[in-house]
Amino acid sequence: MTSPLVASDLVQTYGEGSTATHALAGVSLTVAPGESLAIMGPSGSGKTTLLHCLAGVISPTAGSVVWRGADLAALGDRRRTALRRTDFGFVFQSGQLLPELPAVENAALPLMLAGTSRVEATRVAAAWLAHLDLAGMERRRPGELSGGQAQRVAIARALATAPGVVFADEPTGALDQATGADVLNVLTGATRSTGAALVVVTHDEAVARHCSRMVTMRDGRITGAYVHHDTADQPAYDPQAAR
Ligand SMILES: Nc1ncnc2c1ncn2[C@@H]1O[C@H](COP(=O)(O)OP(=O)(O)OP(=O)(O)O)[C@@H](O)[C@H]1O
Repeated sequence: MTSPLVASDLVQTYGEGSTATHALAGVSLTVAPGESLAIMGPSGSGKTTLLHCLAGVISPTAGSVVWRGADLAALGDRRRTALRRTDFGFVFQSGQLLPELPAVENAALPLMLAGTSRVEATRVAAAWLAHLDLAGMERRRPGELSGGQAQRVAIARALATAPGVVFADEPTGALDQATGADVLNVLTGATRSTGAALVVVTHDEAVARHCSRMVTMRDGRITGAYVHHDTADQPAYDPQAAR
């Protein structure tokens, strides 16, 4: 990732009139190259909506998300879909792998959708699986993997296209604490090793502590921004003056 992802004044409104929900009520945020950003907040505060706007999954009612010089909303559906495949990776809570495909084919799928040959996509996917300690499990189907192993396959899949940003929505939400911590180490380590930025939506402060920065949300707005310090003599998070 060589340039930041810049969101300005994002507004997302669902519905109209008196029944409208203002899921985002003016959010501005920059995701810097190589950083890991946690988005925290209570249920319904707009975290997933923000993630979807940042990743071009939905186009905001107002405001812009600029990536590599392009406003995602102005790209049009086809170019935006193509860009999502090549530039962004996604990890969800669970259930994202295709149950009928072996692990290596699941991990290779985004590369093939982006136009890479099956042979090359399989080679890259197998290398990622090995890197994430899944060597020997390439032919297993998702139903034959533990929850933590399945999330590693999902991480391999997200990273196989060498994305600039990986988006993760509650990636450890379906795992026990120890497995979740392990998956998170894998996710932050893998993104750091490739230079990709990581944006994680989470309810879990332990997840946020793995990230270099955190923003908190309430009622569709950012209510706090914090940077993480690794040194033992400082609080885990310091309020950040500017976002
Ligand atoms: N497609 C939709 N149609 C209508 N309202 C929606 C839609 N998606 C989200 N909302 C509403 O927008 C608000 C923000 O939802 P969002 O899912 O972004 O919150 P969240 O912080 O991710 O919540 P959770 O932690 O429970 O997943 C909520 O009031 C939700 O009901």
